[in-house]
Amino acid sequence: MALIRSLDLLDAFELEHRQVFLDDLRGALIELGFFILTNFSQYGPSQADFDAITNEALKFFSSPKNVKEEIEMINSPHFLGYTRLGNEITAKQKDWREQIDLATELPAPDKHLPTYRQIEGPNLWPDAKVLPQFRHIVEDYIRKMTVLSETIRKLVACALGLDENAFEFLFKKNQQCKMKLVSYPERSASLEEAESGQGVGPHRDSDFLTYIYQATEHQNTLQVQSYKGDWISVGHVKGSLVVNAGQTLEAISSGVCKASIHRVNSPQPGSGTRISIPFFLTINLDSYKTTITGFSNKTIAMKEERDNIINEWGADVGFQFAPQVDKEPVGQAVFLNRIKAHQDVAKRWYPDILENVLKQF
Ligand SMILES: O=C(O)CCC(=O)C(=O)O
Ligand SMILES: [Fe+2]
Repeated sequence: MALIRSLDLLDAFELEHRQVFLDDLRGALIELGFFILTNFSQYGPSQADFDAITNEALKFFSSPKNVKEEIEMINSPHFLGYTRLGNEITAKQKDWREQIDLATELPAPDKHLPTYRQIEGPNLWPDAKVLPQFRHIVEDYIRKMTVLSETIRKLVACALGLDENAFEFLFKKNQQCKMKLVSYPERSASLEEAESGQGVGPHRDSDFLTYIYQATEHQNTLQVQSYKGDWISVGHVKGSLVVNAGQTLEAISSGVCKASIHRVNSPQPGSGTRISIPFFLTINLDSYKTTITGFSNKTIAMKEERDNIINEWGADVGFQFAPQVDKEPVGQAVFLNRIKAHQDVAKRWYPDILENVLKQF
């Protein structure tokens, strides 16, 4: 059974450990698309930052219903805001989680821009009288995670045998990054009808790289599917981040990196609510015809070896839109996946597009 590698970021900046770090990073990206990152506080959030954002998440989820419902995502054409339990659909089933989608604060895009640009825009912030620290702590977290993700994407380029700046043209100056605070209730002992045990169903992320902070200590909830088809539980390592590749990285690397399929099982009865905080690094949504070339021979050989294994791979994640950078801007697929996941929001703001999307799966 494949193991999830753990990478210590400090190794990347120590001469005698750097090559091993890069080899491990390449292995992790090509062989599984998932890894655990440790020792990064010098380059990103510290444990105090994680504690602060976790605390805001707990306060948000336990705040009165009306505080959450007045910022429901249905009020946002940018797919930002609160989603109540069971209101998101993955692999054709309801996800048993509630969450708030947040992003780098940006103005609403001009109406004349392509529709997919509407996934950028202003946040719906909870009432500051109820949660006075919330906005400040979220913005600070986004800032620190953005810096960390800039460091990591350069190391990813090096690991694949590219110049460290090979990906930089894909990112805008004020690049929108997204994040979520997510709460997964534990399963009740007598399984209720609404629960299928699906916290979030099997899916691939649409972005470049995702960084998940597992704020509670559940061990067997987040799972990744190996390219041989088995589900591997991602354990909880205190103070670590789980990093995974998304479909945008897969598209711009011509499949060298693959977006791994992952899911979250609802926590077992008695194990309490699971809180997680994923951060999504997206690229300029207008990126088009931007496939990267020049990977090292070692990288290509590993990709080919993996692709032979994938021939036996049989995961069913249902239909997902995948970016096709040679045919259309990357934002198009990212936008259509939002339409598919949040159909109530799509029905209000993009009814014609929703109708078309529903015909495709
Ligand atoms: O909650 C997690 O650990 C992962 C969530 C996830 O995969 C997602 O929201 O895309
Ligand atoms: Fe995901």
